[in-house]
Order: sequence, then C-alpha cells, then structure tokens
Amino acid sequence: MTHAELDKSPTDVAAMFDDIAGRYDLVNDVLSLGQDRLWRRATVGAVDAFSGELVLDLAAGTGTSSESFTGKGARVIACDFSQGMLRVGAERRGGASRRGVTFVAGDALALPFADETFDAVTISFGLRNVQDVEQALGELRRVTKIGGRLVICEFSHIPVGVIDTLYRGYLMAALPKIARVFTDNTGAYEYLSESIMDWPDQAALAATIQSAGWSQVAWRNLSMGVVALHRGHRRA
Ligand SMILES: C[S@@+](CC[C@H](N)C(=O)[O-])C[C@H]1O[C@@H](n2cnc3c(N)ncnc32)[C@H](O)[C@@H]1O
Repeated sequence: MTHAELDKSPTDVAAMFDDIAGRYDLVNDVLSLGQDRLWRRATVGAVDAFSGELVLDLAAGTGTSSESFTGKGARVIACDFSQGMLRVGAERRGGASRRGVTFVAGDALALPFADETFDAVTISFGLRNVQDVEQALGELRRVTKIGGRLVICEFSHIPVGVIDTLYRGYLMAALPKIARVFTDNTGAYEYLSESIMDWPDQAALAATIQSAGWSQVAWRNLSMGVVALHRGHRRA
C-alpha cells in the first residue's frame, strides 16, 4: 500500500490517492463527522462563481469539490494528477465532461493551461499535499485573469490551546483507527494526520500566499479553525 511522507514526493502522493480513490469520499464524510459538507458550502460561497465564468478546481480529486461551483451556471475544470481519483470521478458522472464539470489531468506545479484563463481558481484539501506550495500558488496566479480570485480550503489550526490539544489527540490516536475500518491503506490516513499537524497556521499561510503575488489576502476559520478558508485576488 503506497502512502506519502512529509517530503510529499509527487509519485508517492499520486499513487496514494490512486490507491484510496474508491472510498475517498465515504471516508471523508466519516472522519469529518459530516463537517466536510459545511466546509464545501462555505468554499462555494467564497468562490461565488456565476454564469459565464470559468473556474479551475485544482487537486479536484473525484470532483466532489467541483460540481457545487456550477450552481449559478459557471463551468468548472477539475484538474488533478491522480489518474485513480479522476477515473472514479468520471465513472460516477458517466463521463469526463458532464453537467458543467470537465476532468483534466495536470500537475499543480506545471498547470496545462494558458496564462489568464480562469475567472476564479480554487483548491480544497490539495495545497497541503503539493511538494512546492509557492510554486503551486504561482501557477494558480499565472492561469488566473487579472481581477480574478483565489479561494483555498485547507485544514488549519485551532487557536484555542486546550481545544487544539484535544483535536491533535483525535488526529493522532482516533483518526487512523477509524480509517482502518474503511480502508487497508492506514498509512494514507497517518499521513493525513501528520501533514495537518505539519501545515503552517493561518497567518503563515496568508504570508506565503501574499509572497506568491496575490493581493488582498484574508482568511476565516471554519469549525473553530479545523479548516481555514483563505482568499486572494490577482491585481496585476
Ligand atoms: C485530499 S484530496 C482533495 C480532493 C478534492 N479537492 C476534495 O476536496 O475532495 C487531494 C488531491 O490533491 C491531488 N494532488 C496532490 N498534489 C497534486 C499536484 N501536484 N497536482 C495535482 N493534483 C495534486 C491528489 O491527487 C488528490 O486528489
């Protein structure tokens, strides 16, 4: 069973997601106690895509994060480098291009799109898994139109010490055990816990987004900071 380490080797990350693709969405719902649906709704609200717009959902996986952006008539490119995740997404929808969502294979570090293609770019639970976060943020900026927007939905840190300690206990002790009920690849869920704890806090991520050239960077916490939604704009 392949799983990634904190060096986030792209080959290992892609193989790990290929491996868990079949039960990925089910396990998400279980491990987040259904909170993932609230996080996705908040992300859709922040992206606020409307008719005529083109949205890039990067690291889209099976496309669960993608289809909700089409609600007001926007078209979505769901891009990911795991063939397994893309295959499950396309099989579930009866094709690689359905109901406003088109699956495209691509690497966040070298996106297969022209400069200034998208009105909005977004990435849910993907940025933590890329090997070079600044490069991915730079690629996202390159493919965004001037005036376009960025929304990042990612696990983060709870600013209240005692609650954070309890949450870390859940991540390290309970989460991998629960995951074991649903998947053979327990290493993938140990990586999930470790990569969340290793991830920069809200302010540090905001600083990285800014240094990648994004303007008006701001964030808000969801579920007390278990997840944070970061936003930015391309000004030039
Ligand atoms: C945790 S899943 C998130 C999937 C989806 N966005 C969601 O919210 O359910 C992370 C995804 O990031 C993808 N990913 C990681 N690194 C990537 C890269 N460098 N380029 C493209 N996709 C990448 C993985 O293949 C995986 O499908």
